[in-house]
Amino acid sequence: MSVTSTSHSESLDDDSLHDLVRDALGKISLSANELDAFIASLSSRHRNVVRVRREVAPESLPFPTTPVPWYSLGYRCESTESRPSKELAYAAGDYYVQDAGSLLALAALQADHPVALKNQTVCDLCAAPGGKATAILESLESSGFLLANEPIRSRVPALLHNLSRTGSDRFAISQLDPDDLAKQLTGCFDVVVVDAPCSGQALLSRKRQSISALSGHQIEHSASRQQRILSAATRLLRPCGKLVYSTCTFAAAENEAQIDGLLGSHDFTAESIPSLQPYASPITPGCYRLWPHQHDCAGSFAASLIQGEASWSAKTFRNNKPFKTTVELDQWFTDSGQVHRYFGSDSSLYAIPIDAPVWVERVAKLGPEIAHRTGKVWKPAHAAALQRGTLLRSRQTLDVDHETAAQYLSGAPIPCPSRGWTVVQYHGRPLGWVKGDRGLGKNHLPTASRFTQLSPPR
Ligand SMILES: C[S@@+](CC[C@H](N)C(=O)[O-])C[C@H]1O[C@@H](n2cnc3c(N)ncnc32)[C@H](O)[C@@H]1O
Repeated sequence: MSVTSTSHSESLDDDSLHDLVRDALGKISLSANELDAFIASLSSRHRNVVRVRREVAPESLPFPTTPVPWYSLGYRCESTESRPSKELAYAAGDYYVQDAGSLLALAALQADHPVALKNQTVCDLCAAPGGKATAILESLESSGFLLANEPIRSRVPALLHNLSRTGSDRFAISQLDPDDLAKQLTGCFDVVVVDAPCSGQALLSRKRQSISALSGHQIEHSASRQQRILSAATRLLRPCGKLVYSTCTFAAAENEAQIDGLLGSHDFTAESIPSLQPYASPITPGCYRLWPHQHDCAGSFAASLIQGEASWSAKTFRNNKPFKTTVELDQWFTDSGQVHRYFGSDSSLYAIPIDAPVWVERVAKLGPEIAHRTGKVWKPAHAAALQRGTLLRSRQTLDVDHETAAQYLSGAPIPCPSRGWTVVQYHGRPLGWVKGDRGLGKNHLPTASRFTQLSPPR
């Protein structure tokens, strides 16, 4: 078997590949048979997995599934023919499609547990495109707050899009280097998640990574970046707070060695998670691994650490001067006063709950968009239509059937009896805005949110 680079046409013979993989794994040693199975699995694809919202019953999914053993909100499509991202249920936000491996970090965070993140202030330090952050937001429900940080600017739009799809308003996005963020918000978080940039060896199976992911140089480069990010993460955490670290790579230097480093240099204890014992790392207690040849996923690593008494004092902040907006929100929403704080730019207005942490406006670049300006005219934002379970209520809603929902999601106008801005809903799930006039609703769905080839109803 040979693994071929996606960027060059380089390929390795079996012996060289075995040596490369053995070196990449470092302290993790696999038997000869297991190494063969592992290498073979690096070029196989795995079945799609969906992570459902807590209120969505798996029986209601439009394709047959089986539960993912390590995360109670994860379901694997039984058939490789299922196309979960072509379903109306997906467009309506019932689930998120991700690799089963990425659910390991969420399991370490216990984000599927109804109260694990209640009232918690969480920082997702490496957040784009939002696979973990969306799960965290759904888990916070109507309490707590998420700061999703992503320093690479080009990756932020996808993060905002995905966070908005949750319908939550309990988040903000910062775009800072972790060290700068730690200087500004020392000791402010109950939970910090570091889903670190890594050599990405698990992505080989999805052809999103080249064989250079296994090289010593790439592993060393990633490991030293991870160390810097983790050092910032420890300073963001309050005393007794929780740090969850994860990667999608197999190299021990990027995984267990990072945890050993933290345990050796800081007052941390590795959390033993009973439900994850079947996936325990063979070399470091409190660390967990999924393997592509054993667990029908691309593979991943996760660990959860609890901080002892920190040696720094948490930053304190004065209340902000309230940001006054001149946008007339009352024309679209029944509530727009008292319960929100606003921030934004010339062309976007963001609204967060009034009880959000006082520091949000100091670091936030983006958040739950409530209105945006095109030319001289302010319009209600698509993200505001998607809110659910928040205190924002649109003045008008229109319930539609499957056929009209599909027509709307394709970007076409739909029949609309009311005049003006109206939120289109399918079985209570918001899809976006139309502007009604003389019986027809002009479609205001952003191009990025359109679905042109949805599966027919079953
Ligand atoms: C593995 S991905 C995160 C995936 C994300 N947590 C999710 O679940 O969808 C790592 C992210 O870290 C970002 N990143 C790169 N360098 C970074 C740094 N120095 N500090 C923090 N994040 C960084 C990358 O741009 C990338 O979006």
